[in-house]
Amino acid sequence: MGAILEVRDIHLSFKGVKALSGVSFSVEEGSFFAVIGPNGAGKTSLLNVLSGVYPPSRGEVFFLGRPLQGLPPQARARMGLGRTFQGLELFRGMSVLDNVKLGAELALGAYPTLLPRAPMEWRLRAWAEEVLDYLHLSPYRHVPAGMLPYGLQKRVEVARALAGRPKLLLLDEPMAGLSLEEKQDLARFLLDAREEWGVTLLWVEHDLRAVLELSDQVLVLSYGEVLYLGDPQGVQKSAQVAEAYLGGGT
Ligand SMILES: Nc1ncnc2c1ncn2[C@@H]1O[C@H](COP(=O)(O)OP(=O)(O)OP(=O)(O)O)[C@@H](O)[C@H]1O
Repeated sequence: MGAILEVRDIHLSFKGVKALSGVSFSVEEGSFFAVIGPNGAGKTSLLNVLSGVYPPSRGEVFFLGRPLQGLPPQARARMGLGRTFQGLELFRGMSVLDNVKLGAELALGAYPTLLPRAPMEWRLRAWAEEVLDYLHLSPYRHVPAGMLPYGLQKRVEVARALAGRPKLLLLDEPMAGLSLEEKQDLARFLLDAREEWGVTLLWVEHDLRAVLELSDQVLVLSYGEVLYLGDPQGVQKSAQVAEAYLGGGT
């Protein structure tokens, strides 16, 4: 399989602060790709560049072989580039089902546009229900998302992103604040989604143990630069990573 994402020499600065500096890597289709690094290393900035929130000052990103330059987040989502956020971005007063259905609407590009409204609604709902069922969220479908415990809200956020039928899903610290059991559940759901729907996963995660266990490839950022790019085993062996990342107390 080829690369689904190619990132070439990305630079990004905020008023003189270099958030990203010469970052290049590619993500193989079907892989589980992790981005790690100490606080302020540029991980979220990288996700923001990939999803179209920030234009890079230099460099290029190719998704499915197509350049993404100038495309807003919504257009990227329609192409199959999905995302979850570090803080929860759910509509708290909306039911779990409606939140997930909203995610499914993002995939509308994949539906025939001439389809009358009612069958389209039905299809969207059926797909949202399927995703909820898949992530074991069906019992909560009518509960306002904001009323759920934090761990379940995180899962709803992943469900909403998956409902958009992403080919590549960017996840920003999906395990933050979860218990060990919730982390294990989420890991299983993510691996299943990859298997079942062919979703490639790129995640920013602080839980190093989970990263090393689950990921195929790891990119380590430090001060906006690539410190390491390779397999998870190499992360533990790299003295540079140990100093910058593990020694950094994160
Ligand atoms: N919108 C912004 N305005 C100004 N500076 C920013 C902005 N976003 C990020 N930065 C700066 O860019 C650098 C990288 O930040 P970023 O949030 O990408 O790091 P991170 O690796 O995601 O950190 P964390 O693990 O704490 O989430 C930091 O120095 C940060 O202060």
